[in-house]
Amino acid sequence: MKKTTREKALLILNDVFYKGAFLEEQLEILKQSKLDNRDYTFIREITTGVVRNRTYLDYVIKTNSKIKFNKIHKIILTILEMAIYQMFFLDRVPNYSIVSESVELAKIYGNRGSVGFVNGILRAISKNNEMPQVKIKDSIDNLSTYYSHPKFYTDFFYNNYSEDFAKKLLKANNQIPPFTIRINTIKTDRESFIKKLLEEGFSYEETPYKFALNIKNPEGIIDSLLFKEGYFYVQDLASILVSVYLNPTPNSQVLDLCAAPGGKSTHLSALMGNTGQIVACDKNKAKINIIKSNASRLGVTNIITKVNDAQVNNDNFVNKFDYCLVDAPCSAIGLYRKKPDIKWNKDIADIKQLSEIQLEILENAKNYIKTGGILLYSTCSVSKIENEDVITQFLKNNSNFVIKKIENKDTYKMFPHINNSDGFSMTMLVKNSQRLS
Ligand SMILES: C[S@@+](CC[C@H](N)C(=O)[O-])C[C@H]1O[C@@H](n2cnc3c(N)ncnc32)[C@H](O)[C@@H]1O
Repeated sequence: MKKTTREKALLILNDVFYKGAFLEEQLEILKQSKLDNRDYTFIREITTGVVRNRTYLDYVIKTNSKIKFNKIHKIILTILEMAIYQMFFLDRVPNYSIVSESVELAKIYGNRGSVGFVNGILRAISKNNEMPQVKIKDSIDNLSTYYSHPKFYTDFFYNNYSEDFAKKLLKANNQIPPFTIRINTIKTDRESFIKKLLEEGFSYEETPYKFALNIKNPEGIIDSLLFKEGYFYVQDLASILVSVYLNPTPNSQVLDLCAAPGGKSTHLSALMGNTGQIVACDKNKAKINIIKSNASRLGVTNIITKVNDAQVNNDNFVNKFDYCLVDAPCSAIGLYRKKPDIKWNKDIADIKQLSEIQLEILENAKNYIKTGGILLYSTCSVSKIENEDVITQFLKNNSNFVIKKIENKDTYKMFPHINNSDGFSMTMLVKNSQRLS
Protein backbone atom coordinates (compact mmCIF):
# COMPACT_ATOMS: atom_id res chain seq x y z
CA MET A 1 0.00 0.00 0.00
CA LYS A 2 1.20 3.53 -0.77
CA LYS A 3 2.78 5.25 2.22
CA THR A 4 1.20 8.44 3.52
CA THR A 5 3.30 11.58 3.99
CA ARG A 6 3.31 11.06 7.77
CA GLU A 7 4.45 7.49 7.36
CA LYS A 8 7.31 8.62 5.13
CA ALA A 9 8.26 11.23 7.75
CA LEU A 10 8.12 8.57 10.46
CA LEU A 11 10.48 6.27 8.59
CA ILE A 12 12.97 9.07 7.93
CA LEU A 13 12.99 10.01 11.61
CA ASN A 14 13.42 6.40 12.61
CA ASP A 15 16.47 6.12 10.34
CA VAL A 16 17.93 9.37 11.69
CA PHE A 17 17.34 8.59 15.37
CA TYR A 18 18.14 4.90 15.41
CA LYS A 19 20.11 3.96 12.31
CA GLY A 20 22.69 6.75 12.07
CA ALA A 21 21.21 8.33 8.92
CA PHE A 22 21.68 12.05 8.25
CA LEU A 23 18.51 14.08 7.97
CA GLU A 24 19.75 16.25 5.12
CA GLU A 25 20.76 13.22 3.04
CA GLN A 26 17.43 11.49 3.68
CA LEU A 27 15.55 14.60 2.61
CA GLU A 28 17.68 14.89 -0.52
CA ILE A 29 16.84 11.27 -1.46
CA LEU A 30 13.16 12.04 -0.89
CA LYS A 31 13.39 15.16 -3.04
CA GLN A 32 14.80 13.13 -5.93
CA SER A 33 11.85 10.69 -5.69
CA LYS A 34 9.52 12.98 -7.67
CA LEU A 35 7.29 13.54 -4.66
CA ASP A 36 4.68 16.26 -4.88
CA ASN A 37 6.33 19.50 -3.74
CA ARG A 38 3.73 20.20 -1.04
CA ASP A 39 4.20 16.72 0.43
CA TYR A 40 7.96 17.15 0.38
CA THR A 41 7.72 20.50 2.17
CA PHE A 42 5.43 19.00 4.82
CA ILE A 43 7.73 16.02 5.42
CA ARG A 44 10.75 18.31 5.64
CA GLU A 45 8.93 20.56 8.09
CA ILE A 46 7.83 17.72 10.38
CA THR A 47 11.11 15.80 10.35
CA THR A 48 13.29 18.87 10.85
CA GLY A 49 10.95 20.19 13.53
CA VAL A 50 10.95 16.92 15.47
CA VAL A 51 14.73 16.62 15.31
CA ARG A 52 15.11 20.25 16.37
CA ASN A 53 12.71 20.01 19.33
CA ARG A 54 13.23 16.43 20.39
CA THR A 55 14.11 16.91 24.06
CA TYR A 56 11.10 19.15 24.62
CA LEU A 57 8.77 16.71 22.84
CA ASP A 58 10.12 13.85 24.97
CA TYR A 59 9.61 15.92 28.11
CA VAL A 60 5.94 16.37 27.22
CA ILE A 61 5.66 12.62 26.62
CA LYS A 62 7.47 11.79 29.89
CA THR A 63 5.25 14.04 31.95
CA ASN A 64 2.06 12.59 30.46
CA SER A 65 2.87 8.94 30.00
CA LYS A 66 1.56 6.16 32.22
CA ILE A 67 4.25 3.90 30.78
CA LYS A 68 7.90 4.44 31.81
CA PHE A 69 9.58 6.53 29.13
CA ASN A 70 12.33 4.02 28.34
CA LYS A 71 9.76 1.25 28.00
CA ILE A 72 7.99 3.01 25.11
CA HIS A 73 8.79 1.28 21.84
CA LYS A 74 11.06 3.46 19.66
CA ILE A 75 8.76 3.77 16.68
CA ILE A 76 5.78 4.51 18.93
CA LEU A 77 7.86 7.21 20.58
CA THR A 78 8.58 8.76 17.18
CA ILE A 79 4.85 8.66 16.31
CA LEU A 80 4.18 10.58 19.54
CA GLU A 81 6.99 13.08 18.92
CA MET A 82 5.60 13.82 15.47
CA ALA A 83 2.09 14.25 16.82
CA ILE A 84 3.09 16.61 19.64
CA TYR A 85 5.24 18.63 17.27
CA GLN A 86 2.25 19.13 14.99
CA MET A 87 -0.01 20.07 17.92
CA PHE A 88 2.20 22.81 19.35
CA PHE A 89 4.48 23.98 16.55
CA LEU A 90 2.24 23.81 13.45
CA ASP A 91 -1.20 25.26 13.25
CA ARG A 92 -2.55 23.86 10.07
CA VAL A 93 -3.70 20.41 11.29
CA PRO A 94 -6.56 20.08 13.81
CA ASN A 95 -5.78 18.02 16.91
CA TYR A 96 -8.46 15.36 16.30
CA SER A 97 -6.95 14.60 12.91
CA ILE A 98 -3.41 14.46 14.37
CA VAL A 99 -4.63 11.92 16.95
CA SER A 100 -6.42 9.76 14.42
CA GLU A 101 -3.50 9.79 11.93
CA SER A 102 -1.12 8.80 14.76
CA VAL A 103 -3.41 5.97 15.81
CA GLU A 104 -3.40 4.74 12.20
CA LEU A 105 0.41 4.72 12.24
CA ALA A 106 0.40 2.85 15.57
CA LYS A 107 -1.89 0.23 13.98
CA ILE A 108 0.70 -0.35 11.26
CA TYR A 109 3.83 -0.27 13.43
CA GLY A 110 2.63 -1.25 16.90
CA ASN A 111 0.35 -3.72 18.63
CA ARG A 112 -3.13 -3.40 20.20
CA GLY A 113 -1.67 -2.08 23.41
CA SER A 114 0.32 0.64 21.69
CA VAL A 115 -2.70 1.77 19.68
CA GLY A 116 -4.62 2.38 22.91
CA PHE A 117 -1.58 4.04 24.48
CA VAL A 118 -1.08 6.44 21.55
CA ASN A 119 -4.77 7.31 21.51
CA GLY A 120 -4.92 7.91 25.28
CA ILE A 121 -1.78 9.98 25.73
CA LEU A 122 -2.39 12.14 22.65
CA ARG A 123 -5.99 12.86 23.65
CA ALA A 124 -4.77 13.93 27.09
CA ILE A 125 -1.98 16.14 25.71
CA SER A 126 -4.23 17.69 23.06
CA LYS A 127 -6.40 19.14 25.85
CA ASN A 128 -3.64 21.75 26.48
CA ASN A 129 -4.50 24.92 24.62
CA GLU A 130 -0.95 26.17 24.91
CA MET A 131 2.49 24.59 24.76
CA PRO A 132 3.08 22.68 28.01
CA GLN A 133 5.65 24.45 30.18
CA VAL A 134 8.91 22.89 31.30
CA LYS A 135 9.09 22.77 35.07
CA ILE A 136 12.62 21.71 35.93
CA LYS A 137 14.31 23.46 38.87
CA ASP A 138 17.89 23.32 37.57
CA SER A 139 18.17 26.30 35.16
CA ILE A 140 20.59 24.61 32.75
CA ASP A 141 18.47 21.47 32.58
CA ASN A 142 15.41 23.60 32.12
CA LEU A 143 16.89 25.57 29.21
CA SER A 144 18.33 22.41 27.60
CA THR A 145 14.91 20.77 27.76
CA TYR A 146 12.83 23.74 26.68
CA TYR A 147 15.10 24.57 23.74
CA SER A 148 16.12 20.95 23.09
CA HIS A 149 19.90 21.27 23.23
CA PRO A 150 22.61 18.95 24.57
CA LYS A 151 23.32 19.75 28.18
CA PHE A 152 27.07 20.21 27.68
CA TYR A 153 26.34 22.94 25.12
CA THR A 154 23.87 24.88 27.29
CA ASP A 155 26.14 24.46 30.29
CA PHE A 156 29.10 25.97 28.43
CA PHE A 157 27.33 29.10 27.23
CA TYR A 158 25.37 29.57 30.46
CA ASN A 159 28.52 29.45 32.59
CA ASN A 160 31.08 31.07 30.26
CA TYR A 161 28.92 33.74 28.65
CA SER A 162 25.62 34.41 30.49
CA GLU A 163 22.13 33.04 30.98
CA ASP A 164 20.79 35.66 28.59
CA PHE A 165 23.41 34.79 25.93
CA ALA A 166 22.65 31.07 26.27
CA LYS A 167 18.89 31.64 25.96
CA LYS A 168 19.21 33.82 22.86
CA LEU A 169 21.65 31.42 21.22
CA LEU A 170 19.50 28.35 21.91
CA LYS A 171 16.40 30.11 20.66
CA ALA A 172 18.16 31.25 17.46
CA ASN A 173 19.49 27.72 16.88
CA ASN A 174 15.87 26.54 16.65
CA GLN A 175 14.92 28.99 13.93
CA ILE A 176 15.02 28.45 10.18
CA PRO A 177 18.32 29.79 8.79
CA PRO A 178 18.45 32.31 5.95
CA PHE A 179 19.35 31.08 2.49
CA THR A 180 22.54 33.00 1.83
CA ILE A 181 24.38 33.26 -1.46
CA ARG A 182 27.69 34.78 -2.44
CA ILE A 183 27.76 36.78 -5.65
CA ASN A 184 30.54 35.41 -7.84
CA THR A 185 32.45 38.49 -8.92
CA ILE A 186 34.43 36.45 -11.46
CA LYS A 187 31.28 36.14 -13.57
CA THR A 188 29.24 39.19 -12.67
CA ASP A 189 29.10 42.41 -10.67
CA ARG A 190 26.75 43.14 -7.80
CA GLU A 191 24.48 45.54 -9.68
CA SER A 192 23.94 43.34 -12.75
CA PHE A 193 23.44 40.30 -10.54
CA ILE A 194 20.75 41.96 -8.44
CA LYS A 195 19.00 43.17 -11.58
CA LYS A 196 18.93 39.61 -12.99
CA LEU A 197 17.89 38.17 -9.64
CA LEU A 198 14.87 40.46 -9.44
CA GLU A 199 13.97 39.83 -13.08
CA GLU A 200 13.90 36.10 -12.33
CA GLY A 201 11.37 36.77 -9.53
CA PHE A 202 13.67 36.32 -6.53
CA SER A 203 13.74 38.80 -3.68
CA TYR A 204 16.55 39.36 -1.23
CA GLU A 205 17.72 41.19 1.84
CA GLU A 206 21.14 42.69 2.46
CA THR A 207 23.69 41.21 4.85
CA PRO A 208 26.64 43.05 6.44
CA TYR A 209 28.83 41.89 3.52
CA LYS A 210 27.82 43.44 0.24
CA PHE A 211 28.48 40.36 -1.90
CA ALA A 212 26.38 38.13 0.36
CA LEU A 213 22.59 38.24 0.01
CA ASN A 214 19.84 36.41 1.85
CA ILE A 215 17.33 35.10 -0.67
CA LYS A 216 13.81 35.34 0.71
CA ASN A 217 12.16 32.93 -1.76
CA PRO A 218 14.96 30.49 -2.69
CA GLU A 219 12.67 27.75 -4.07
CA GLY A 220 13.94 26.93 -7.58
CA ILE A 221 17.03 29.15 -7.48
CA ILE A 222 19.35 26.15 -7.83
CA ASP A 223 17.60 25.25 -11.09
CA SER A 224 17.81 28.80 -12.42
CA LEU A 225 20.04 30.04 -15.22
CA LEU A 226 21.73 32.31 -12.67
CA PHE A 227 23.04 29.24 -10.90
CA LYS A 228 23.97 27.32 -14.02
CA GLU A 229 25.86 30.34 -15.34
CA GLY A 230 27.88 30.43 -12.10
CA TYR A 231 26.76 33.87 -10.98
CA PHE A 232 26.51 32.79 -7.35
CA TYR A 233 27.50 30.15 -4.80
CA VAL A 234 25.26 29.05 -1.91
CA GLN A 235 27.27 29.78 1.23
CA ASP A 236 26.63 30.94 4.76
CA LEU A 237 27.72 34.45 5.75
CA ALA A 238 30.25 33.21 8.33
CA SER A 239 31.85 30.88 5.82
CA ILE A 240 32.00 33.74 3.31
CA LEU A 241 33.71 36.03 5.81
CA VAL A 242 36.55 33.54 6.43
CA SER A 243 37.94 34.25 2.95
CA VAL A 244 37.24 37.97 3.35
CA TYR A 245 39.35 38.06 6.53
CA LEU A 246 42.14 36.03 4.93
CA ASN A 247 42.04 38.51 2.03
CA PRO A 248 44.96 37.20 -0.04
CA THR A 249 46.66 39.68 -2.34
CA PRO A 250 46.46 39.09 -6.10
CA ASN A 251 49.17 36.85 -7.52
CA SER A 252 49.88 35.16 -4.19
CA GLN A 253 50.30 31.45 -3.49
CA VAL A 254 47.49 30.05 -1.37
CA LEU A 255 47.03 26.62 0.15
CA ASP A 256 43.58 25.45 1.24
CA LEU A 257 44.21 22.24 3.18
CA CYS A 258 40.59 21.13 3.76
CA ALA A 259 38.95 22.60 0.73
CA ALA A 260 35.99 20.49 -0.40
CA PRO A 261 33.41 21.35 -1.65
CA GLY A 262 35.37 24.48 -2.50
CA GLY A 263 33.25 27.32 -1.08
CA LYS A 264 36.16 29.19 0.43
CA SER A 265 38.71 28.28 -2.28
CA THR A 266 36.49 29.60 -5.06
CA HIS A 267 35.80 32.74 -3.05
CA LEU A 268 39.53 33.27 -2.46
CA SER A 269 39.95 32.95 -6.20
CA ALA A 270 37.39 35.70 -6.78
CA LEU A 271 39.08 37.92 -4.19
CA MET A 272 42.41 37.41 -5.99
CA GLY A 273 40.80 38.23 -9.35
CA ASN A 274 41.60 34.73 -10.60
CA THR A 275 45.36 35.46 -10.35
CA GLY A 276 48.18 33.63 -8.52
CA GLN A 277 47.51 30.06 -7.52
CA ILE A 278 45.31 28.26 -5.03
CA VAL A 279 46.15 24.67 -4.21
CA ALA A 280 42.86 23.20 -3.02
CA CYS A 281 43.33 19.91 -1.18
CA ASP A 282 41.08 17.40 0.47
CA LYS A 283 41.61 13.93 1.85
CA ASN A 284 38.48 12.69 0.16
CA LYS A 285 39.04 11.93 -3.53
CA ALA A 286 35.34 12.01 -4.45
CA LYS A 287 35.02 15.46 -2.93
CA ILE A 288 37.90 16.74 -5.06
CA ASN A 289 35.63 16.30 -8.07
CA ILE A 290 33.05 18.54 -6.41
CA ILE A 291 35.70 21.28 -6.03
CA LYS A 292 36.54 20.89 -9.72
CA SER A 293 32.93 21.08 -10.82
CA ASN A 294 32.23 24.14 -8.61
CA ALA A 295 35.38 25.87 -9.88
CA SER A 296 34.41 25.18 -13.47
CA ARG A 297 30.83 26.47 -13.00
CA LEU A 298 32.13 29.61 -11.30
CA GLY A 299 34.75 30.35 -13.99
CA VAL A 300 37.66 29.86 -11.57
CA THR A 301 40.94 29.25 -13.38
CA ASN A 302 43.59 29.67 -10.67
CA ILE A 303 42.77 26.59 -8.58
CA ILE A 304 44.58 23.31 -8.86
CA THR A 305 43.27 20.41 -6.78
CA LYS A 306 45.18 17.72 -4.93
CA VAL A 307 44.15 14.70 -2.91
CA ASN A 308 46.14 15.25 0.28
CA ASP A 309 45.78 14.11 3.86
CA ALA A 310 46.45 17.20 5.98
CA GLN A 311 47.37 15.01 8.94
CA VAL A 312 50.43 13.80 7.06
CA ASN A 313 53.37 16.13 6.33
CA ASN A 314 53.76 16.90 2.62
CA ASP A 315 57.36 17.84 1.75
CA ASN A 316 56.27 19.36 -1.57
CA PHE A 317 54.37 22.11 0.26
CA VAL A 318 57.10 23.22 2.68
CA ASN A 319 57.75 27.01 2.64
CA LYS A 320 55.80 27.46 -0.60
CA PHE A 321 52.77 29.50 0.44
CA ASP A 322 51.93 33.09 1.37
CA TYR A 323 48.61 32.03 2.88
CA CYS A 324 47.26 28.79 4.24
CA LEU A 325 43.66 28.15 5.16
CA VAL A 326 42.85 25.34 7.57
CA ASP A 327 39.06 25.08 7.52
CA ALA A 328 39.32 22.05 9.70
CA PRO A 329 37.09 19.00 10.00
CA CYS A 330 35.11 19.69 13.17
CA SER A 331 32.09 18.74 15.25
CA ALA A 332 29.97 21.27 13.31
CA ILE A 333 28.12 22.22 16.48
CA GLY A 334 27.92 25.71 15.02
CA LEU A 335 25.44 24.30 12.51
CA TYR A 336 22.64 23.29 14.89
CA ARG A 337 20.32 25.76 13.18
CA LYS A 338 20.94 24.33 9.72
CA LYS A 339 21.49 20.67 10.60
CA PRO A 340 19.67 19.97 13.87
CA ASP A 341 20.59 16.27 13.94
CA ILE A 342 24.14 17.35 14.87
CA LYS A 343 22.65 18.16 18.31
CA TRP A 344 22.13 14.46 18.86
CA ASN A 345 25.11 12.86 17.16
CA LYS A 346 28.14 14.81 18.44
CA ASP A 347 29.15 14.82 22.07
CA ILE A 348 32.10 16.04 24.15
CA ALA A 349 34.10 12.87 23.43
CA ASP A 350 33.82 13.53 19.67
CA ILE A 351 34.82 17.15 20.19
CA LYS A 352 37.94 16.17 22.13
CA GLN A 353 38.93 13.62 19.53
CA LEU A 354 38.50 16.16 16.75
CA SER A 355 40.63 18.71 18.57
CA GLU A 356 43.57 16.29 18.39
CA ILE A 357 43.16 15.97 14.62
CA GLN A 358 42.85 19.74 14.29
CA LEU A 359 46.10 20.34 16.17
CA GLU A 360 47.84 17.71 14.06
CA ILE A 361 46.69 19.47 10.87
CA LEU A 362 47.91 22.85 12.16
CA GLU A 363 51.27 21.34 13.10
CA ASN A 364 51.72 20.36 9.44
CA ALA A 365 50.24 23.55 8.01
CA LYS A 366 52.78 25.71 9.86
CA ASN A 367 55.60 24.28 7.70
CA TYR A 368 53.91 25.19 4.45
CA ILE A 369 53.87 28.95 5.00
CA LYS A 370 56.71 31.29 4.15
CA THR A 371 58.03 33.63 6.83
CA GLY A 372 55.58 36.51 7.14
CA GLY A 373 52.83 34.32 5.74
CA ILE A 374 49.37 33.91 7.22
CA LEU A 375 47.67 30.83 8.58
CA LEU A 376 43.93 31.11 9.07
CA TYR A 377 42.31 28.47 11.22
CA SER A 378 38.52 28.18 11.08
CA THR A 379 35.83 25.76 12.19
CA CYS A 380 32.04 25.68 12.04
CA SER A 381 32.18 24.86 15.72
CA VAL A 382 31.69 27.30 18.57
CA SER A 383 33.38 25.07 21.15
CA LYS A 384 36.42 26.31 23.06
CA ILE A 385 38.01 22.86 22.87
CA GLU A 386 38.18 22.92 19.06
CA ASN A 387 39.21 26.55 18.82
CA GLU A 388 40.83 28.54 21.64
CA ASP A 389 42.29 25.40 23.24
CA VAL A 390 43.76 24.15 19.95
CA ILE A 391 45.29 27.57 19.29
CA THR A 392 46.69 27.88 22.82
CA GLN A 393 48.40 24.53 22.44
CA PHE A 394 49.64 25.41 18.95
CA LEU A 395 51.16 28.69 20.18
CA LYS A 396 52.79 26.87 23.09
CA ASN A 397 54.47 24.56 20.60
CA ASN A 398 55.29 27.31 18.08
CA SER A 399 56.58 30.56 19.50
CA ASN A 400 57.34 31.82 15.98
CA PHE A 401 53.63 32.36 15.36
CA VAL A 402 51.56 35.26 16.69
CA ILE A 403 47.87 36.01 16.57
CA LYS A 404 46.59 38.77 14.30
CA LYS A 405 43.26 39.82 15.73
CA ILE A 406 40.06 39.57 13.71
CA GLU A 407 37.43 42.16 14.67
CA ASN A 408 39.55 42.88 17.73
CA LYS A 409 39.37 39.28 18.94
CA ASP A 410 42.07 36.62 19.18
CA THR A 411 39.49 34.05 18.13
CA TYR A 412 36.57 35.70 16.41
CA LYS A 413 33.30 33.87 16.86
CA MET A 414 30.09 34.34 14.94
CA PHE A 415 26.70 33.25 16.27
CA PRO A 416 23.21 32.87 14.80
CA HIS A 417 21.61 35.26 17.34
CA ILE A 418 24.27 37.94 16.82
CA ASN A 419 25.30 37.64 13.17
CA ASN A 420 22.34 35.74 11.70
CA SER A 421 24.93 33.26 10.42
CA ASP A 422 26.10 29.76 11.26
CA GLY A 423 28.15 29.45 14.42
CA PHE A 424 31.79 29.83 13.35
CA SER A 425 35.21 30.46 14.86
CA MET A 426 38.30 31.85 13.17
CA THR A 427 41.82 32.66 14.30
CA MET A 428 44.49 34.31 12.18
CA LEU A 429 48.14 33.46 12.83
CA VAL A 430 51.20 35.13 11.36
CA LYS A 431 54.48 33.28 10.95
CA ASN A 432 57.12 35.69 12.20
CA SER A 433 60.21 33.62 11.58
CA GLN A 434 61.43 30.14 10.84
CA ARG A 435 61.76 28.05 13.98
CA LEU A 436 65.25 27.93 15.37
CA SER A 437 65.03 24.49 16.93
C1 LIG B 1 34.62 22.02 6.91
S1 LIG B 1 34.86 21.07 5.51
C2 LIG B 1 35.65 22.20 4.44
C3 LIG B 1 34.72 23.14 3.76
C4 LIG B 1 35.41 23.96 2.68
N1 LIG B 1 36.56 24.66 3.20
C5 LIG B 1 34.49 24.95 2.03
O1 LIG B 1 34.50 26.12 2.37
O2 LIG B 1 33.76 24.54 1.12
C6 LIG B 1 36.19 20.07 6.00
C7 LIG B 1 36.77 19.23 4.88
O3 LIG B 1 37.93 18.60 5.42
C8 LIG B 1 38.09 17.37 4.77
N2 LIG B 1 39.01 16.57 5.62
C9 LIG B 1 38.76 15.84 6.72
N3 LIG B 1 39.89 15.30 7.21
C10 LIG B 1 40.88 15.71 6.40
C11 LIG B 1 42.28 15.49 6.36
N4 LIG B 1 42.88 14.73 7.28
N5 LIG B 1 43.00 16.05 5.37
C12 LIG B 1 42.40 16.81 4.42
N6 LIG B 1 41.08 17.05 4.39
C13 LIG B 1 40.33 16.51 5.36
C14 LIG B 1 36.69 16.83 4.64
O4 LIG B 1 36.62 15.90 3.58
C15 LIG B 1 35.91 18.12 4.36
O5 LIG B 1 35.71 18.26 2.98
